[in-house]
Amino acid sequence: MSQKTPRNFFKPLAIGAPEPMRDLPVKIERMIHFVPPHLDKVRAKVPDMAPKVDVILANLEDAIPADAKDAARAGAIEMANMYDWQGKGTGFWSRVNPLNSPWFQDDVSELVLKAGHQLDVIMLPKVEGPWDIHFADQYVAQLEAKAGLTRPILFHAILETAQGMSLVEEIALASPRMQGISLGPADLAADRKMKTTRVGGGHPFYRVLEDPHADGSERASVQQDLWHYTIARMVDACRMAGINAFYGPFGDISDLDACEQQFRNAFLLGCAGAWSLHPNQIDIAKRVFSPDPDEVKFARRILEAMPDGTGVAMLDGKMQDDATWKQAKVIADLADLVAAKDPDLAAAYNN
Ligand SMILES: C[C@H](C(=O)SCCNC(=O)CCNC(=O)[C@H](O)C(C)(C)COP(=O)(O)OP(=O)(O)OC[C@H]1O[C@@H](n2cnc3c(N)ncnc32)[C@H](O)[C@@H]1OP(=O)(O)O)[C@@H](O)C(=O)O
Ligand SMILES: [Mg+2]
Repeated sequence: MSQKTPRNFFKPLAIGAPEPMRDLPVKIERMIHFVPPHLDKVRAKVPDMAPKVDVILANLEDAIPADAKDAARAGAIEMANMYDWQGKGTGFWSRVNPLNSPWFQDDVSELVLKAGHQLDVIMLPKVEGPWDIHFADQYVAQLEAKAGLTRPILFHAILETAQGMSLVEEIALASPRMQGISLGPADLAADRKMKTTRVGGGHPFYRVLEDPHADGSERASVQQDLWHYTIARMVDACRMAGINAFYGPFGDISDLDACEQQFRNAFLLGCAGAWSLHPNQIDIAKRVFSPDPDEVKFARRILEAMPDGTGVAMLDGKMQDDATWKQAKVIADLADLVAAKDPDLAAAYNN
């Protein structure tokens, strides 16, 4: 497989384009909140919502009707100017239409040329392989040069095709712009020919049955996680590339408990955040993707017990060593980031 040399990997792909980042900005992105930019009533909520979430995403793709794509794009550009995104620290992202769609070129060119100074991340849907990232990378570099941007716009890929799944490691490594990858459970289920119409979560048919009983009594069965392999492989690909993995949408808006469980599974498997499709999912993501106060306190005890991160210690009957020190560091560092943005959790972590 042809690879760029390490030195060329970080070269701008257009004369005048900003230098690609060698280190990603360290941010909390517990929820990526989707906004339909063409709906005036929802778009008007952005200035009020922005301080309460980690990321606002102007969605131009699925869920935006074909005859509203131009209005959504114009709404996204309006959203870029509705809040001081770079100054106040809430991420401003946009999900553009697929690279083979009639809307991709206008989405990307108008966003970069008219909103590039405020835009942090372009979310690329239905990514099939590293070639999609390479194409978008150079195209955006040309536009950044034309717009005179001084900070590169990052990419976030959605893992939602079978081919993309089989190449997820190469996608994660395809550009210095890569900031993260989200699972897209609906498109991926369709492409895999999974027999479910649900958007994330479990399915009552996906179970394991215990062995038959001698007395013929009913055999217990337990529902299993449809997404375990997919999320775990996505996490490995992302962490190998030094980027973050995210759980995507949970479509059953009315089932808050199942949404929380799906988010919690993703958090425990290493995901940094999830999409919130509706206001009632924002606090769930905030609660789940912020480390638990008791876990934070225990993690800080591990770090205190082994100041240089080596050796062995016993805490509450549990063996701690170099490896658990690293696990504790993940939780403690995340807690520091969350505490800087969330005074309630800062108090919970320090009382
Ligand atoms: C499948 C994967 C995807 O593509 S997921 C991403 C695409 N889908 C979306 O972006 C959906 C975004 N959400 C919505 O459009 C709406 O939430 C809804 C249509 C699901 C429900 O809207 P509605 O019926 O209006 O809900 P409520 O009446 O309960 O609304 C109460 C209140 O909240 C306001 N509202 C609704 N949604 C939002 C929002 N996203 N942000 C801010 N405010 C919102 C609504 O206007 C009401 O306000 P009011 O009280 O002032 O009237 C795919 O990629 C894959 O998996 O492959
Ligand atoms: Mg999708």
